[in-house]
Amino acid sequence: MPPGNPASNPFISSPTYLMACQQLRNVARAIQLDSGVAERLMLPKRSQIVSVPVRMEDGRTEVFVGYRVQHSLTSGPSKGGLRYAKNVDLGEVAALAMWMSWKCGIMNLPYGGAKGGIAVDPAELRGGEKERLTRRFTDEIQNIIGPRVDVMAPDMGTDEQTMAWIYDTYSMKVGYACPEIVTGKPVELGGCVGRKEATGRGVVYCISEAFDELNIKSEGATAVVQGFGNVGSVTCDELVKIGTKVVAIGDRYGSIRNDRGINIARLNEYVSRNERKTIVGFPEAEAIPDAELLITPCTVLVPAAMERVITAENAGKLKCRVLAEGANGPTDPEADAILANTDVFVIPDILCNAGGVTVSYFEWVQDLAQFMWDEEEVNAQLKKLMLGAFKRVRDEAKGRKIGNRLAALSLGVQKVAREKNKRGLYP
Ligand SMILES: NC(=O)C1=CN([C@@H]2O[C@H](COP(=O)(O)OP(=O)(O)OC[C@H]3O[C@@H](n4cnc5c(N)ncnc54)[C@H](OP(=O)(O)O)[C@@H]3O)[C@@H](O)[C@H]2O)C=CC1
Ligand SMILES: O=C(O)CCC(=O)C(=O)O
Repeated sequence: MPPGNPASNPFISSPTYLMACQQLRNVARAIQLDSGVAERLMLPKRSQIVSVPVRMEDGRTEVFVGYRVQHSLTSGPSKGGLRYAKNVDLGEVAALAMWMSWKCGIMNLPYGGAKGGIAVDPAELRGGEKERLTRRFTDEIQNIIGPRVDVMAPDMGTDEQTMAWIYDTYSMKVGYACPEIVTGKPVELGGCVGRKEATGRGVVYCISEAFDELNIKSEGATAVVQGFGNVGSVTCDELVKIGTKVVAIGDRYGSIRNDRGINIARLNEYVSRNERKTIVGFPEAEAIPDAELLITPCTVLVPAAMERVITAENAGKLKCRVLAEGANGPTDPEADAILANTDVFVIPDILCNAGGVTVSYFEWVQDLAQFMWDEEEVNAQLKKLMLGAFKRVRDEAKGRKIGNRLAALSLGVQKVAREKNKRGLYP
């Protein structure tokens, strides 16, 4: 149970928040974390809920609910994405913010964790509605963001264009161009080359490391990917580059399979041309039921869509050798316990998908210094940091004879706790 009186904890109705708290409790026990520090880390530092009125294309005003949660400000400004999804709520955003803290901790980035969300289905927005929603949300949370306070980035349902609107809205308020207010912007506006691809690229660096350790050849290996948005589609592109066949993919409209390997270049073209931007109906693959996707036999399974899709119900049925978590929180603690008794090699989310925030950090540094790097340098630094983090997690796991998830969480939580202790408790 999270600390405090359940009746007064506004996050507690979210199963995703409860999952993040349960993970933290497990780690706290394993590393004998001071209980006062553990309690503090279970509750975010600051949360803001805002109403976001938007003039819709038909002339009505619709009011959306938006959230920004800053889990920790101990290690620097808080950092994390902004999500547009129909059912997003305060607790889910708080969990995602907590995971950002551990992720930045593992990567040694000078940030605390944050996340934002607006409860809206972006696919239902028309004309200028998404832009007006984004600009009004930026206005509403303006008092708690800033280049040295809290820096947003894309997550589910948002992209480079969304970040450009935030940049523009914030810059108009402060009266000068302030690219360092967001990362994941278009390159023309001070974005970093390679940021769009960074998360998927990082996922595949981790997969390659796991394959090396397990003596698996990437040529001849097969992959199943859930999600064909930013993370899923780039992961597919990068898997093809290392010779791995993607045999099944799913998005929210359905799932497809082709055991000879899905042609990703042609699938990208198909998706960009259809109105719903879906993989469904791709002529070179057969449709399969969604429930079959995650249990399709493969060398590596990459959930790259949403939380809590691997549960006690399906964990024992996975037929992969490596589980590479592109999404945040795809595996719940009950599933984790089941996987611990199998030979599935788990690359946990806070390590596996850390490439995005890592290149966001490069972008922020470049914007602050007003000095841009080239793509070669960005990719070389990304690879160096990802492989370094992968090795730290594996050394911790082997040294303590624990799973990769507990090892990764231990490193992330310990880094934040150490810094908290050093700064001391203000009376
Ligand atoms: N973007 C980034 O840099 C980072 C993202 N992440 C995490 O990666 C995950 C994906 O994010 P991102 O790729 O940016 O998001 P996108 O919005 O670009 O893509 C999300 C994908 O998930 C699919 N999806 C949505 N709902 C379902 C569902 N019910 N079943 C199956 N698929 C579904 C979407 O399908 P459709 O298009 O049909 O809606 C889409 O293909 C999230 O967990 C995010 O937090 C983690 C680190 C960094
Ligand atoms: O790039 C960033 O700042 C954060 C990306 C993100 O939201 C995540 O890693 O979950």
